[in-house]
Amino acid sequence: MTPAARISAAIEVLDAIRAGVSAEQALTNWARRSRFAGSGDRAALRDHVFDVLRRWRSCAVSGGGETGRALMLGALRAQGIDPDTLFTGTGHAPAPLTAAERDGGAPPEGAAALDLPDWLWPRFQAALGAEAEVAAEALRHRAPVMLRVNPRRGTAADAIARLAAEGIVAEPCEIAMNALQVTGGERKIATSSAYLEGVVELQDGSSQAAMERLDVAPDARVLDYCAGGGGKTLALAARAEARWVAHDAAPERMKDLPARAARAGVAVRVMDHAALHAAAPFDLVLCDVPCSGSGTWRRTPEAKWRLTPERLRELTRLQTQILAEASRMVAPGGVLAYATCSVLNEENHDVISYFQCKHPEWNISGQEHWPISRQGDGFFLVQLCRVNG
Ligand SMILES: C[S@@+](CC[C@H](N)C(=O)[O-])C[C@H]1O[C@@H](n2cnc3c(N)ncnc32)[C@H](O)[C@@H]1O
Repeated sequence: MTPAARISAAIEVLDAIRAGVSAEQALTNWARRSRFAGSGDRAALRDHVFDVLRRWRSCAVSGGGETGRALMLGALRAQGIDPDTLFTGTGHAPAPLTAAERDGGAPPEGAAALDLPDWLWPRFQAALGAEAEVAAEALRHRAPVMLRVNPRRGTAADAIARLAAEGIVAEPCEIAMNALQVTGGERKIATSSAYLEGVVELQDGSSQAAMERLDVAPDARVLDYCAGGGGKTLALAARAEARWVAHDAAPERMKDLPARAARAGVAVRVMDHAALHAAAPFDLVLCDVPCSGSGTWRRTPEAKWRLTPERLRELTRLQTQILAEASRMVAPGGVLAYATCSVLNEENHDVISYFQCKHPEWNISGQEHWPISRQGDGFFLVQLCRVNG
């Protein structure tokens, strides 16, 4: 496909997204009816679509509208590309610009230029102060591809060499002990032997760093209460010997965990609610709670535009409830860890303050947040201990 034909395809997919189809589904639908497209075309299309999703608002202002066509016009203008060079109408290129399109559009300002909904910008400022603009800007760009080396399967040097042999370029990063940043061959990771044999896992740098902060004593009983796919359990289990238990209110989310754990060389027991209560208490209970994901929106940009104040309130209610439930399963002298991949106070400090207000027997023993950076997403971690054990 020519560069212009890829722009036509992006316009089609963006129109489907506007009509309510999810980005992943819209891309899959397009690929099914476009068998002529090669993997390079599909990758380029995906990049166009996700670049616009991250910058939807500013693209709409620059492009003069919210149709797929206007959004792509805006995206090209933002990159300093003259749309007339691609909107030629020849072959599979988009139709030439109308006079109105050529004269339309304006430079985005304020929250539009930062690609945040108006209601969220003050919340970013409240949470991040002088760093708010940097964070919003970071969310307008692609996320780094980060790997975690599994020390049970080899050293970082081994992993880098194995990845290189399969055309994947990776280098160590200071954000976490076992973190690698991939700078080439990203699309080969999922089929590489290093990944399939558990030498590396895909995991953001900040999540890795946060898991390094949690002390796990030998033979400790550790519960990952919101385990999902089990990424956090596996990160902890890679560096410590303990008794690992994973739970999630949606057990289907953990369906790949036994296979992933086996691949990583660790044993994790998956438990439902009844089994958990019988097995409690635990020395460490981690609550990696459901959240807005505001620290990760460069990976999931649709979520940035979907979040509403009502949904944020629902999430904070759920976070508060999970923290209270989980606290009842912590052994005397144990640690309750609360984590989100959000940068918003409402989901971080406010949830902890409310919890402490209702449960004054819990003290903060450690607290850290990671900004949205070149090596990691926004992440927040608090550790709580009971007063007097
Ligand atoms: C942020 S995700 C967890 C991601 C996971 N820890 C990882 O590293 O891949 C939050 C998880 O919390 C689960 N969840 C939601 N409500 C819950 C509840 N009341 N109790 C336990 N888990 C819950 C969701 O199903 C979801 O899988």
